Amino acid sequence: MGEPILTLSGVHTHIGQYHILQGVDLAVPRGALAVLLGRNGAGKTTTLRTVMGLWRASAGTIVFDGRDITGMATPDIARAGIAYVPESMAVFSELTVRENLVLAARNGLLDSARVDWICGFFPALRKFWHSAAGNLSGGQKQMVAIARAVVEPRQLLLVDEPTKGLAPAIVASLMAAFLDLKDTSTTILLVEQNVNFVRTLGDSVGVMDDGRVVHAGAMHDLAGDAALQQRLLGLALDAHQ
Ligand SMILES: Nc1ncnc2c1ncn2[C@@H]1O[C@H](COP(=O)(O)OP(=O)(O)OP(=O)(O)O)[C@@H](O)[C@H]1O
Repeated sequence: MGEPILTLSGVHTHIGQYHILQGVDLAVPRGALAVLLGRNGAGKTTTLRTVMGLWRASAGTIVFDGRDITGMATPDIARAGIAYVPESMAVFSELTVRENLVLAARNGLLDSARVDWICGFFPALRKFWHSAAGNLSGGQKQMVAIARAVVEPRQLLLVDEPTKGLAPAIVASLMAAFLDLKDTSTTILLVEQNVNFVRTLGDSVGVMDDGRVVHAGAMHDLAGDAALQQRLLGLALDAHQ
């Protein structure tokens, strides 16, 4: 795997009086699809939000593309080349798909070649281009949210549980889209609960527990080791097939 595009070293995050991240070490290889797994409450979302500057790291360093971004303001982190798709599928329901993308575009101008590229892996967006985003299915809204994040070129895309609540067929098309995105040399860090889905998709994996990364390595090593899965995740990947 390539050298890391993103490295977290000993990152601690406090939310109010709570000490949530307790020394997160994580390296995301450039050009990879990296997956962050872990039980509910392990700290996965907090990790993404800390990278994005939405929570301030209280200790440790975050280096992106050779640059220390620890403590930088969120808009500066976005400008440095990181996009974030939160779990909540942030779309404007009353606006059309096109208008949702226009709002996310620099200067409000859509680049037609970029739109063609996005619709290449999310054909549904073309179909509903002039429909209100609120009328789309959950999976299609998720596609709008991801499209908003990549409407401007970004080197790294952080995506929080994109498959939550989606039907298997929609999950499959989302996954295919992530592979297409990866082929365009966008690095992706994906928080996911659906281990069965990511076992064939992920290149690298980090497993979090209690605010730390307790395992990091190649996805195929974890996917091929039932005892390790059981120990780290408390369940077997095969049980989810
Ligand atoms: N705003 C907040 N105030 C207080 N505690 C919080 C806040 N946000 C998150 N936490 C706590 O931080 C811990 C980690 O939460 P986080 O959302 O990062 O976990 P997660 O691994 O993403 O979980 P899930 O898979 O359930 O989304 C949890 O114990 C959670 O209750």
